Amino acid sequence: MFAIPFLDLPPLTKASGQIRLPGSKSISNRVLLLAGLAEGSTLVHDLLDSDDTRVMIEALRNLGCDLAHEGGALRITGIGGRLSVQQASLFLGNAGTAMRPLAAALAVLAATQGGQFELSGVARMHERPIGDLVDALRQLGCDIQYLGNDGYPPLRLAGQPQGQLATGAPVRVRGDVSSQFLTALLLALPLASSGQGEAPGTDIVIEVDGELISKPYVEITLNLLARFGITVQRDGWQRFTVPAGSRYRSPGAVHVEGDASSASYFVALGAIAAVDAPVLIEGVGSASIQGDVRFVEAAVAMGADVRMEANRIEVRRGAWPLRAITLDCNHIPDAAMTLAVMALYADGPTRLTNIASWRVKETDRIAAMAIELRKVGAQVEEGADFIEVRPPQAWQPAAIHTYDDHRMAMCLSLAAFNGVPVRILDPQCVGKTFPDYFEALFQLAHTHHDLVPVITIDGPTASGKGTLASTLAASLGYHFLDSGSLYRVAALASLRQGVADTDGPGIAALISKLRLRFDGPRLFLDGEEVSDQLRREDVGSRASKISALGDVRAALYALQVSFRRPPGLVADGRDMGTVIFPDAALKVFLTASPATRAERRHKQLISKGISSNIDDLRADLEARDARDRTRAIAPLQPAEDALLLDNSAQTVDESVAQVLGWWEQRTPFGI
Ligand SMILES: Nc1ncnc2c1ncn2[C@@H]1O[C@H](COP(=O)(O)OP(=O)(O)O)[C@@H](O)[C@H]1O
Ligand SMILES: Nc1ccn([C@H]2C[C@H](O)[C@@H](COP(=O)(O)OP(=O)(O)O)O2)c(=O)n1
Repeated sequence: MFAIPFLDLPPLTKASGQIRLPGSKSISNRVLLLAGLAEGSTLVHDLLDSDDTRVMIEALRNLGCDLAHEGGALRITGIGGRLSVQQASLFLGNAGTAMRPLAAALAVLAATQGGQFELSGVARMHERPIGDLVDALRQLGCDIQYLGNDGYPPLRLAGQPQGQLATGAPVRVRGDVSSQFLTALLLALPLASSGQGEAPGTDIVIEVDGELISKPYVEITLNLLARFGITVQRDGWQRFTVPAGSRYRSPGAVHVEGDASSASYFVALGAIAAVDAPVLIEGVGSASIQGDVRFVEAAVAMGADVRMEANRIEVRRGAWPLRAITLDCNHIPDAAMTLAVMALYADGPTRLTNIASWRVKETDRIAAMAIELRKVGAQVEEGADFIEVRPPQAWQPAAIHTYDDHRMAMCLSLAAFNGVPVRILDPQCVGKTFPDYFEALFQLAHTHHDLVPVITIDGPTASGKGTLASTLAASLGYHFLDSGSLYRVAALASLRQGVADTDGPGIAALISKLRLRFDGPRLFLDGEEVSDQLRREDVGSRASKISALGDVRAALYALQVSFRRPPGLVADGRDMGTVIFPDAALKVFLTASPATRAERRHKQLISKGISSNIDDLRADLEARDARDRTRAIAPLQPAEDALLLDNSAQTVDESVAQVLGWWEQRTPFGI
C-alpha cells in the first residue's frame, strides 16, 4: 500500500495482463457477521483484508468470538446466538457494512438477553444516517440511544435479560436512503425469531417503505442468509418474512468471491487502454452473486469488448472514443462511480441518474466527483440524484482530493490515460477495500519509457546518495535504483569466479548470465542474499575499478534502464544524470567534504560492527573519487543541468526536504 501524502501517476498509455481481485467487501463483512452469530465454526477462504473487514473482525473478537488463521483462511467460532460478552465499546471506523448490521444484531441481542454496547466510528461515520434503522428497531422495543446527534452514530444499545420484542406486527423500514438498513434487519432478526428456551418463536415480517434502492445488495444478503440456514420469504421487494425458529448454522466453509465493485476499475481499464492484449480479471464473473457485476453491461454499452466466464472477465478496448450513455444506476450504485470517469473518454455527455445514495456514502460522492472531474477539464452538472459529465476539451494535470473515500482514489486514477499526469492525494484511503490497488494498476498499466519521471542523484562515495535517493523514493512511492549495487554485484561475482578486474569482456559475459532478484533493499545473486557482502570495502574498491571498463558499463546499461517503470524512479550513482537517464526531470549532484564523508562512512561501518580507521577510509575514498572522476568513460561529474547540493552541514531530513522542494517546483500540480 502507498502510505504517503500523495502519489503522482505519470500519463499512462496502455494496459494488459492479469489481475486477481481481492475478496468482496460486501460478502466478507456479511459472512464475518453471520459466522460470528452462528453455531459452530466456519472456515472463511479468500476473505478481503482491508480496513473495513479489520474493524468487523476486531468487533467480533470483542464480542467473544474465537478467530484463528488457518493457512490463508480465517476460522471463526460463533456465539451461537447467545451473548457471551454483555458489555463492549466497538469502534467501527468508516465501515457502513459493519456499523449497520452490528447495530441491529446487538440491539436485538441486548433487548432479549441483556447487555450494553456502544458503537462508534470516525467523524464521517458520525455523519452517515442510521435513523431509519434505529426507528425500525425501536418499533420492536429495542432500547437505542444516540450519543451524539439524533439520527447518527455513535449509539448506545441496552436491554435486560429475558426481554421481549414486539414481533407481532410487521417492522417497517425505509428502503430509499440505504439498502443497508434492510440488510441489517434481515441479518439481525433471525436472532429474534428463534424463540427463547422452550418458546417456539414467531415469524417476523419486515415491510419496506418507499422504493427499495440497491436491490442487488439485498440479494447478496438473502443469498448468504440461505448459506447459513435461513430462508427468508420475499414478496416482491416490499415484504420479507423471517421464519419462526430460524437459527444460524455454519455451512462449514465459505469461499468469498472477488469484489465486483473493485472489478469495475479493471473493466474500465480494459475498455480505455487494453489496445494490444486484454485485461484479464480473475475472481468474479457471470456466476457472481454481486449486483455490481452488472457494471459490465454498462461498460459494454460504452464500448468495452468483454468476454465473461463464470469466474473471470476478459476486457479489451472496443469502441474508441467510448460511447456516451444515459443510465439509471440504481442497480450498481458503487460501480457506477467508475462510469463517471469513463465518461471522460466518451464521445458526448454521459448522464448517470438515480444515484441519490452517493450523497450519504464515505463522502458526498456526487459533489466530490463533480469537483474532481472538473479539475481534469470536464464540464460537470450535478443534481440531487444525478451527475452529467462532458469530456474535457483540454485535459489538465490535476491534484485529486480523495475525501477519505477509496472509490474516489481508484476511479480518478483512471483519468491518467490522456497524456496528463494525475496526483492522487492521500492514496492510502484505498485500504478500505483494496490496499494494493495502485500496485495492481502499475502491474497492468504501461506507458512510454520517457513519460516515467526520473530523479537522479549522482555524487562521490559516502556523500549520502543512497540515503537521500531511497528516502525520496519512499516519500514519492517511486522505484529506487542503487546503480552502485549493480557494479558491486558484478565485482563480487567476478571475484568469486576468479575473473580478473581488468578483463572487461569476461566480466561483461558474466553480467549477462547473472541471476539477480531485487526485494526492496535486498539483493539476491543466484538465490543467495548478498546485500551485506556487497557493502564490503574490497568489493566497493573492485567495483570502482571494473566500472572504468567500457564493456562492463555497456553490459549494465539495459538492466539500469529497466528500472524506469510507473509511477517513477529515483536513481543514484555516478552517471545517472549524464549517461543512463539524460532526460531525467530532476538531476542532483550531491557532495560533501572528504572529511565529512570519511567520518560518515566510519560511523556507518561502526554501526554495522565493522572496525575501520578513519584516515585509511579517507585515503581510500579520495583514491576512489580520483579514479571515478578521471576515468575515460562516464566519469563522475555533474550533468550540465544538475542542481548542486553540498550536504556537509545538513541533516538527512534537511537534504530530503530540499530535494523534495525542488521536485515540487518541477511538477505541474497546484493544490
Ligand atoms: N545529509 C546527511 N547528513 C549526515 N549524514 C548523512 C547525510 N546523508 C547521509 N548520511 C550518512 O552518511 C552515510 C553514508 O551515506 P550513503 O547514503 O551510504 O552514501 P553513498 O550512497 O553516497 O555512498 C550513511 O550512514 C548516512 O546515514
Ligand atoms: N552509476 C554508477 C554507480 C557506481 N559506479 C561505480 C563507482 C563506485 O566507486 C562503485 C560503487 O558504487 P557505490 O555507489 O555502491 O559506492 P558508494 O556507496 O558511493 O561507495 O561503482 C559507477 O561507476 N557508476
